[in-house]
Parts: sequence; structure tokens; C-alpha cells
Amino acid sequence: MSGLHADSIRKQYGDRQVLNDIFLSCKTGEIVGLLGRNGSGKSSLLKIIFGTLSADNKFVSVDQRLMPSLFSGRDLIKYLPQDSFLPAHIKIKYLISCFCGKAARGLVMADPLIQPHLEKQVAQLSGGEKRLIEILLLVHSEAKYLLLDEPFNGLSPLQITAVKTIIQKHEAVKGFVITDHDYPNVLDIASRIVLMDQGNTRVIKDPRELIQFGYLPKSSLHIYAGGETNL
Ligand SMILES: Nc1ncnc2c1ncn2[C@@H]1O[C@H](COP(=O)(O)OP(=O)(O)OP(=O)(O)O)[C@@H](O)[C@H]1O
Repeated sequence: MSGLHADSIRKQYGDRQVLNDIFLSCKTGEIVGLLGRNGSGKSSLLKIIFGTLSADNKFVSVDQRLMPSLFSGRDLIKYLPQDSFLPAHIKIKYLISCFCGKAARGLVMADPLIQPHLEKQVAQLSGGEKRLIEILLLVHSEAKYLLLDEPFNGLSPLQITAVKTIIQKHEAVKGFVITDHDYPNVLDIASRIVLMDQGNTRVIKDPRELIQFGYLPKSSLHIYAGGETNL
């Protein structure tokens, strides 16, 4: 069974069961869009899969290799957290060497989105510039599976388009799980959509189901009346 598989994930905070026997999978060649209301447990799920948050129960495997902790799958799974994770006083050119595989380094250094920032420290970047560089570093890493938590947050429309293009360019050899409240852009690139709802996951076959299950407002029905997405 190749691919990333997360099964039987349970997480309780105090007496609140946030994740209730969750199953989520992702294969290379797939962009899984993970949607859900605020507080539905998306970040908790991604952190548990990556290994930075403990679970009450979990089973995570990559290409049949069990991933019981953060350290077992370090080179296979990378996670973009909601908050910036780059050290403030390191220059971008050094981060490229840390994050990117040897083959990708030259390519990343020459990327017009990164080149103007090579000599800058992370602290000298704007919020959007930082986000963009974080995403580029992870996408060009050797990880096979990328869990991206709100990648579009803080990005301008042009940057969002650039990020979507980069993700789609790497889709053939990597698997992506993307969660973001910018649902039109998620729907635009996702090969399938999973909705988190009341501690469970639902597979969404038609964007109109997002209205039915209370994620999108009824007023958005006209947008999806034709059901035109990649799903
Ligand atoms: N450390 C914690 N202690 C107690 N409750 C927590 C903790 N972390 C998260 N929660 C609760 O768990 C629920 C799920 O949080 P999580 O951040 O996973 O949701 P989310 O779907 O990513 O939300 P958002 O879309 O707002 O980012 C929320 O109700 C949150 O308040």
C-alpha cells in the first residue's frame, strides 16, 4: 500500500473529542484539499501526522513504513505550520542549503521569486515574502509528502498563483495535503476534497456538498451551480 496513510487518529483536548477515528490518505500525484470550519481539527490532524503533536491513538505510515514519531519520517514528510518556522537571523541562501536537496539548490537560488532575497535574513522579509519562501523551501525539499497549513494566508493574488503553479509542477512526484480557508483556490488545484466535520472526515464529491454540510454559506450556491471544479 504505497502513499501516506493516517488511520484511527484520535485526539481529545480536556473532555472535548476533536478527532474521532480519523482516516486520511494521500498519494504522489495527488493534491488533497482539507477543508473545515474554524476549530474542526485540521491543524491538529496535520501536526499529529507530522509528529509534532501527540495523539490519543494514531497509525501513520508512508509507503508501508510506520511513522510512530517525528524522527521516523523526517525526510519523507514536511509540514508548513500556520506560523512562521524559519529562524529570524539566518540568510535565505543558507536556508536553501539546509532545506533543499542538492539537485534543487541551484534551481531554487535562481528562482526569480527567491533571488532578490538571497542575501536577506528572514527577519528582513515581509510576512508574505516569508510565507512564499517557506513554501518554496518545503516544496523543493526531498520530502515526498507535504502538509501545508494555510499556505495562501498573507499572500497577494500574484503570489497565490505562483504557489499554485509550483505545487502543480511538483504534483507528479509528490503528494500534497493542503488546508486553507481560501477555499476557491483550494478547490481550483485539489484532485479531491476532504471535509472535517464534527471530529470526522467526509469525502466531498461535489462542491455543493460543502454547502449541505454547513462549511460554505447557502449564498455561495450560485457559484457552484454548474459543479465546475477538478473534483
Ligand atoms: N493545546 C490545546 N488545548 C486545548 N484545546 C486545543 C488546543 N489546541 C487546539 N485546541 C482546540 O481544538 C480544536 C481544533 O483546533 P485546530 O487548531 O486543530 O482547528 P483548525 O481546524 O485548524 O482551526 P482553524 O481553521 O481555526 O485554524 C479547537 O476547538 C481548539 O480550540
